[in-house]
Amino acid sequence: MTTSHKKGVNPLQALATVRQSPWLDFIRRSFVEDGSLTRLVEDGDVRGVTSNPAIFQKAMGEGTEYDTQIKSVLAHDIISPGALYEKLAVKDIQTAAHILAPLYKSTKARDGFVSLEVSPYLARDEKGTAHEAVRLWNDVSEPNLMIKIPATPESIPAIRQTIAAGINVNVTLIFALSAYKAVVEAWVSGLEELHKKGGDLSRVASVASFFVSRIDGKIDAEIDRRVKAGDKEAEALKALRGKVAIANARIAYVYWQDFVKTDRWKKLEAAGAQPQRLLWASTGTKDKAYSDVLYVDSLIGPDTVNTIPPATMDAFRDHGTVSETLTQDIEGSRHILAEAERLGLNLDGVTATLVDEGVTSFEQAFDLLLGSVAAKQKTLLADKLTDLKTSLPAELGESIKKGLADWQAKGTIRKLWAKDASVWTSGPESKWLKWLDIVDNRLSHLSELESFQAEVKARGFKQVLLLGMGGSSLGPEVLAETFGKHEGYGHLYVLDSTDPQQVATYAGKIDPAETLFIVASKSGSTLEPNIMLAYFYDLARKSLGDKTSAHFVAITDPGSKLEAHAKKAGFWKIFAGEPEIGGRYSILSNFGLVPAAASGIPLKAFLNDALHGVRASDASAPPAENPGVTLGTILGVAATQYGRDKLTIIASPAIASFGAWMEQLVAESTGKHGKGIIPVDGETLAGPARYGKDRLFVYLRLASAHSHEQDEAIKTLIDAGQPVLTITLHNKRQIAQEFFRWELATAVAGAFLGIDPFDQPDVEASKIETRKLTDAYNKTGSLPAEKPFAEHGPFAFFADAANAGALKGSDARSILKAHFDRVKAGDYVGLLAYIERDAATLEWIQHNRLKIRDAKTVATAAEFGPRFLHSTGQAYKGGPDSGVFLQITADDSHDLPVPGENYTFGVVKAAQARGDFDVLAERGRRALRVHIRGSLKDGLALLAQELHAAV
Ligand SMILES: O=C(CO)[C@@H](O)[C@H](O)[C@H](O)[C@H](O)COP(=O)(O)O
Ligand SMILES: O=C[C@H](O)COP(=O)(O)O
Repeated sequence: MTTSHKKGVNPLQALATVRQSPWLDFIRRSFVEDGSLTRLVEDGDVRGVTSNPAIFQKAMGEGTEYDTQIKSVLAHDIISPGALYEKLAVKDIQTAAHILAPLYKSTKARDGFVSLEVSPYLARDEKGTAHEAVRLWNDVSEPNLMIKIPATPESIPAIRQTIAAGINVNVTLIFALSAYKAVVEAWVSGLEELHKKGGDLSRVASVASFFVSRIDGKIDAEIDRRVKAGDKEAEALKALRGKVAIANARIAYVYWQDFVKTDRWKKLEAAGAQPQRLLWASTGTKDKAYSDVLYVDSLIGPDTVNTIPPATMDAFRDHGTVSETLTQDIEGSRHILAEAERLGLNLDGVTATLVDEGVTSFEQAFDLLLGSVAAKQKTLLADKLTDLKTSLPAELGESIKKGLADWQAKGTIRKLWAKDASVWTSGPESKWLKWLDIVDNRLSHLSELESFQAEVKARGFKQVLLLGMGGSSLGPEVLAETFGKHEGYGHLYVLDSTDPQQVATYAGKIDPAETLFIVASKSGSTLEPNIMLAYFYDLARKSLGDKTSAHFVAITDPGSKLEAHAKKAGFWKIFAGEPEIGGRYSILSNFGLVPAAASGIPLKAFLNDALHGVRASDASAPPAENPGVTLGTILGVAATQYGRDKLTIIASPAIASFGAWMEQLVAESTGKHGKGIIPVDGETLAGPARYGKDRLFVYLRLASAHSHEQDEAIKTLIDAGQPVLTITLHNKRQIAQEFFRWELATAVAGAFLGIDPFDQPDVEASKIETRKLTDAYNKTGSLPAEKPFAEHGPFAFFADAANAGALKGSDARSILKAHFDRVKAGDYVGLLAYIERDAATLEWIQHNRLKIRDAKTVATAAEFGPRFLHSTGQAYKGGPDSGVFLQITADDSHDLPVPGENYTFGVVKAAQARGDFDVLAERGRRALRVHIRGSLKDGLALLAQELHAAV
């Protein structure tokens, strides 16, 4: 590193005699902390410091110099890579500012500055730049700071505003005289505005960083190319080699000299303003054929700065020549520029390209820098973060890398966080992105949720029963099943069914007099929660009388029917949902947090875990280091480019319920317009022979309670070349991180699929069909008649004409066989059972799906209605036409009335099954319904037998 070692006045120090200030184009932690910078400043070699993203990238991108600070930040803050970088940079800048402060004072705010650049990502964003300049100025809070702003056309107004705000500005990336003139105008008009406001002009310093060597780099290359090609002007061209950049800079200086003579400037000067000095940047020699001090020696002149990289500084100190070169032979410089023009070297084009390249190269340096910070952060956070390991076939791995590189090059993750709908279809997506901010939002309102939690505890409820569907129930179900019961709080039950047996079972699990009921519905108009509310309110009233409402809490979006009802009925509490968050993205909003509070989950710890997920996937985390973007890219690329669209979810037993939540998120978000990813949850693992080429496996492994059997089975799949993603959670609470990772990943996958991941166009279709049927029931007292196309034993088979036509058979087995013979490679089979979901039926459906998988080597889904209608049902109807469905309905052994309605729970469920089937059929899906008459147990046993024989 550069040091001052010569006795007497060295060339750097001698620059003072020509009123040029040498600044150092370099910074890093060890250099500002070990006394190196202090010595250079005290010796008079260095009178200022500049930094840029490339410089910080070199400083922070390797080694351990910053580790102590990083560790101490991470011990207290949950922070994004971008914010962490900024803390590190700000500390270096402040340390340098302190070292330079005496010089700043002694030169009366003329020298002794240190520059910090606004994010290069904002180079084309006027408002963002102006805002960031003020933010950095306040963060660093040192008078001898200069904020660096690039001279792009978009940033010029921001430069004016920043100067007008009284902030020192280093305008960077200036290559052309025309751009420099615009910079001077922005600076002067900024000062004039400040003056008008009565601001102190004397304190506002500015430099205009004119880049030098890069111009020769480009022009010389063009000269060499033409000479090599035998250009007839070869000699004239060669004469310009290594000359154009210096000539360009000298002419800029002439413009400055003229400007400071104008009345406009004189007025400001009289009011105390200091001139904006030209600063020569990019002054390291790149072409070894030239002197290593070419761009210092040749640009020495009064009232200028040269920011010099360390090696060039050492060289200049050693053998630089101090003489006023800047003002020499101006005519010669004009001639060089005229020659360049005559020879068609297109200086204007070159300088315009250099601005774009300059912005891009700082962006790339920043990408690298943030990538290194993110990687370091991940290493130091260790077990505090969940971890993704991939085992992918080489070709898929390469395509994923390309996908990530594309997101990086286009800055798509920043657009996503900026809620820019062009990431998807430029449709209404921007209105559905509040889940990005909800964790911060909820943390800032934590006291409201914590006092609710304390009140729930104080009231001593023995049970909590949540009534809701899909996005309003699947997340709470994960919380209930993952975290279990907490001391001092009631057991959390989640009911999401219209099956009368299932409703009765849940009614039997609770004592209404000791239960807190949570009715969760974003829209507040969903059929199921409304009739469940009617039922349980009626039930509770029997023991609670006029105190019933005090046991009811609603979570619903403001202005919903449910809100009005809850207000009218005097519910204990009403918690608001966030209208700009769709149901399946709502787990980290009140829809998850209210049941979490009611069941005693420590809220701050849970939200802090989620915040780790949010920060790790922040806009500042480059795609390859960004957990959400990485996962989403894998999902998107595997599905769209490799047909691996069956996302097969394996989870450690203790966190197994996560799959059902994720299933809704992925299926409902991506499955539409004939495209999509089909999640496959809960399929017990088998050997590689059971899987086709349409699978992508994701293994959610809870390190503290993993299953050796699952580990082994996964290893076998990896060895067989199946793509496997292993996500390690170090403790259960980290599902909060995974909630966010999967939300972001799904949104990212949606971008790859080219769909809007926030709508659900086909869910409504079956709701409409269901409504028609329940309305008909209300009018006539029965559902419209329907006729099976075949009846065999306890089974009645129903289908639309097209499906029925394809399913001829003389008995149940042959009908089922005809149906499943339609399954081909790459398809999936869905068993859709509208029966009570209990241990026995879960076992039944699981057993049978595995039989089908093993017989047909296809993915399978095992679903219960109407629950899946609010989840995977969207993809089954709207996604790829690769599903083969067997809908199972049955006579209800008992039915339950719905208070206030003519219809019963059984009628609703039957209408839902029929509505769903009608839409599947209308979409041309391969679907068959089997209705079991009489004993469900016997019917299921027989159906299993026939199914096994049929497949
Ligand atoms: O502060 C500035 C300019 O204001 C400098 O740090 C400037 O960014 C650097 O001199 C240049 O980026 C270096 O360019 P180069 O030598 O890589 O072409
Ligand atoms: O996923 C959402 C379900 O369709 C339920 O909707 P909801 O919360 O408006 O009742």
